[in-house]
Amino acid sequence: MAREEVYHIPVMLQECIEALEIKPDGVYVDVTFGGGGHSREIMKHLGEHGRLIAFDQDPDALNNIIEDDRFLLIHQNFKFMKNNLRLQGVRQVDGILADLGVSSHQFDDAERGFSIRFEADLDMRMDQVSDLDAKKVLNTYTEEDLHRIFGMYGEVQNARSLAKTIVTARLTKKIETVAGLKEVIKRLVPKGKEHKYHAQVFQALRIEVNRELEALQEFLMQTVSLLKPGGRLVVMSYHSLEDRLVKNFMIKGKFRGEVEKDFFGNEIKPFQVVGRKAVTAGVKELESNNRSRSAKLRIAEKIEQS
Ligand SMILES: C[S@@+](CC[C@H](N)C(=O)[O-])C[C@H]1O[C@@H](n2cnc3c(N)ncnc32)[C@H](O)[C@@H]1O
Repeated sequence: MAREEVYHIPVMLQECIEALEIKPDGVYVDVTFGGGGHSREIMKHLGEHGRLIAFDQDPDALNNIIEDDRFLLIHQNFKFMKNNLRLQGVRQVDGILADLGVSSHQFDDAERGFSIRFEADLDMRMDQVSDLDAKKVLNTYTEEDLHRIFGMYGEVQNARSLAKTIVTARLTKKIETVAGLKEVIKRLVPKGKEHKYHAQVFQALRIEVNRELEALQEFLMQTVSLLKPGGRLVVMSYHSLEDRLVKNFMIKGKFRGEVEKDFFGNEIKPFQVVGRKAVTAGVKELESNNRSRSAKLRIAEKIEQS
């Protein structure tokens, strides 16, 4: 099997491609390259003059590069998308795809510390040169910050007690490994819901370590000026916090509050939402790919005047 086939099975591949409405000569951006499953399919729809520029902040994704003159992979956080495209002489594009979160490869690589299944160092960085990892969060953040992170990013029920337990435990011993963290928090885990609880705690840490919600907001804001009128924004998210940001942004052009109106009361918004609600995976895909279960795909089209 080719490396990219085991690296990550692309979720809702056909749905994403249809949503992009690819023009053979268009310029497209895939900001979450990963194993390149979506990128490879986009390339199949491009003609001689089409272009695809992809981003990934994980150096490991560079091993999956597509050898093609029409393709470029940039090793950067997608929050720097606009400046990097400008450096490549690209000011406007026909479509942007984001498939958020981590790849199966990142989850399955025990040493990266993303998964509760393996004993490993608590790392969780997608970008391995960043100086913030999960150990640093657990051992240096204040009790208030830990409480906020577990409550907001993990929706952990007993976030306050969890934060207190961690801060108390680290006075005697640093929390450095997956097993170490599980041991410290074991009294707080609801019986019969161990997996869910651990998954929520890990999700919260991962979001904080990678500053995922900040990066998503910065990225979304850049899509407004980058997309040509009629250009498509296609975003797939895997948890409600991300999906809420994407949904609000596509409907209102902002993350909170009401849609802006002009002097005459006309709504000023950059996008027209495509489809009544988020697209989810079909029965067949749900059966064959576990990761597709929580995926929500949202599509918007850039409106002419903005
Ligand atoms: C769900 S995977 C994408 C899988 C890809 N669509 C495929 O078919 O293989 C998400 C990828 O996006 C990358 N990523 C996540 N957040 C990022 C960010 N802020 N900037 C750049 N890359 C990011 C991760 O490193 C990971 O490789």
